Parts: sequence; C-alpha cells; structure tokens
Amino acid sequence: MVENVIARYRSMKVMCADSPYSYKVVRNLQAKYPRARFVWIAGSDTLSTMHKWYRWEQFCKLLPIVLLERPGYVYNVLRMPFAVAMELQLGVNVDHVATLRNLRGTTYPDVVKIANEAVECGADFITVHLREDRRHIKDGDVFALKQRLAVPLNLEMAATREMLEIAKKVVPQYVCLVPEKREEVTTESGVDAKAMFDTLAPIISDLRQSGIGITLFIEPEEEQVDYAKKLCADKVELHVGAYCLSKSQMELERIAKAAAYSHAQGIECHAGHGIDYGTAATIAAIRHVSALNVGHFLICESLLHGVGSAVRNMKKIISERRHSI
Ligand SMILES: CC(=O)[C@@H](O)[C@H](O)COP(=O)(O)O
Ligand SMILES: NCC(=O)COP(=O)(O)O
Repeated sequence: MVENVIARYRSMKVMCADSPYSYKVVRNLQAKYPRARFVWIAGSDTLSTMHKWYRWEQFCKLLPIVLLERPGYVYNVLRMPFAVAMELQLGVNVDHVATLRNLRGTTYPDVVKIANEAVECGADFITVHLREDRRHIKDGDVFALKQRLAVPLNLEMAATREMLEIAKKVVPQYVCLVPEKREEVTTESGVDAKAMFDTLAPIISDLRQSGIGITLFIEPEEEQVDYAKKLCADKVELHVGAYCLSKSQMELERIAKAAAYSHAQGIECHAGHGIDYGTAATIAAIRHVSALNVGHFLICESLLHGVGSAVRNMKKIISERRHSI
C-alpha cells in the first residue's frame, strides 16, 4: 500500500524496518546515515500509547516527532504520559524585584526589564503575585508585563471580585488562585479547594470565559487534587514550602504522591514556594512535576551573581536532574 502511495515520487523509496522497536530502527538509521536528519512522522493516535514503547523516553529525545491529526484523536499534548519525561519548565517569580523598588518608591529596579532578562536566560514563563495590599507587585506592573513579555504571564491572585476584574482586563495566559492573609509574611498554605469550592467555582468559570487558563495553588494532598478537578482547573501548583524548609523525606514523598495522582487525573502539576537550588534538584526528580516556580531565592541570588547567571544556573540544575531520572 505504501509503495502505491509513493509511486509517483521518484525520490522516495520504501525500506523495511530492521527491528520491531522504533527506538532501535531510528538508532540504526542514525548510525548508518550520520549526516542525515531524521524526522518521525506519525498519526496523533500514537500519543496515547507512546509511553508503552520500548525505551520511549530515549526515543522522544532522538529526533523531532511530527504528528498528523487523526479524527477522534485530538489530545492536549502536555497531559499525555510521554510528555512528563520532557523538559521541566521554570517559572521565575519577580515579586521581590518590586519589593526592592517599593522600599524607596523609585522606578528601579525595573520589573519588566528584570523579567525579560530572566526570559532571555531561560525562564519559560513569568509569575507575579498581585497581593491585595500591593506590598510588591502593583497593578501597572501586571499590565506592563502582559504587554511586553514574549512568554506566558502567570498571575497569582486571591479569589476575590476585585482581582477577578483586574485579571479580566489584563487577560494573562494563566491565573493561579492562591489563599491570602493580610498579615502573613508569605503565602502560608495552599488554597483549600474543598472548603472554598463555592467561592472558587464562579470565579474560575468567569476567568475561563475570558480565555484565561486556571491553576490552583494547593497543598500536596489527593483530596485537594480531586477538588481541583471538580473545579475544572487546568493545573495545580503544589505548595512545597513545608518540604523546602524541613527537607523532610516524608514531605518529599507527599509531593511525589500528589504529583503522580494529579497526573493520573489528567491535571498538569507544578510546584512552588521556597525553592532553592538544592530543593529544585530534588523536586526535579519527580517526573510528574512539569514546572517549578521560583522567586525569592532567585532574586536573592541575582544580587550576588546577576539575574542571568542565577536563572541559567537554576535551569541547568533542574534540566540535568530531570534528564538523569
Ligand atoms: C503564592 C506564592 O507562593 C508566591 O507568589 C509567594 O506568595 C510570593 O511571594 P510573597 O509570599 O513573599 O508575597
Ligand atoms: N508560587 C510560588 C512562587 O511563585 C515563588 O515563590 P517563592 O520562590 O518566592 O517562595
């Protein structure tokens, strides 16, 4: 059949695979034709089973994969099992650039400039938390970032009407709903998706109608993931602050368990809060976590080594750790 299809293309020919395993076929071809650039072309139905292939993780890294849509097989690529082996993304939170600026009421350091520097050096998206008391990020920062960033903006905010109206004007790619206490030094826990179900549901529905993706910042607990799913969140971000402070194995296992559960439920899983180079490396080994959000530590490192160096270093650490699992 293939021969009939390509009969009119003289430059094409059919060859028989020398192994039942795609991985081995590609490796053999690459060894035989070292100058050729191979591309794997397949139907989109391949996505649901690719993680069962022989050495599928290595296969995904061997060559570019082009998928042609097959009717009935339209998937969210990032949620497919194979996708969890891919690069771990880094979100850089620039809140504390604004903390420094607000301390003296100056126009510097420039939040947008620093965010763009982070992007140049490897940040995959930028995160800001517009707190109700505006202690760091201000409304104008959020609008300016949305306008001037070449990567997605992840806006963290409390689930209030005031914040909802701002988000609908800014239209960031993502809103991450977080709990907020006026007096807290930093975000102390995840949002309780069960207890706050009735407050969160209409806000999430309103945000979604504006075309904004929804993340819930939750404690690493299966029940919270269940409620995030009931609320139709696209992603959860696990509050990993307890682990980052204690470095306790039990806390780490809690994160791994919640991440695997979230993945099994079809909800993309991020992790954030209090992460430094050491804890980033440990969490990067949890394959069901697809992105880390790091703020305070990176801004502090930037004072010593510059933003570019801090972000590049963090990217290197998490990428090396992810590829070693
Ligand atoms: C939700 C979260 O974990 C971060 O956005 C963090 O809250 C930002 O920094 P502050 O808590 O110091 O405002
Ligand atoms: N959601 C967590 C975040 O954005 C960064 O938190 P931190 O690294 O500033 O503690």
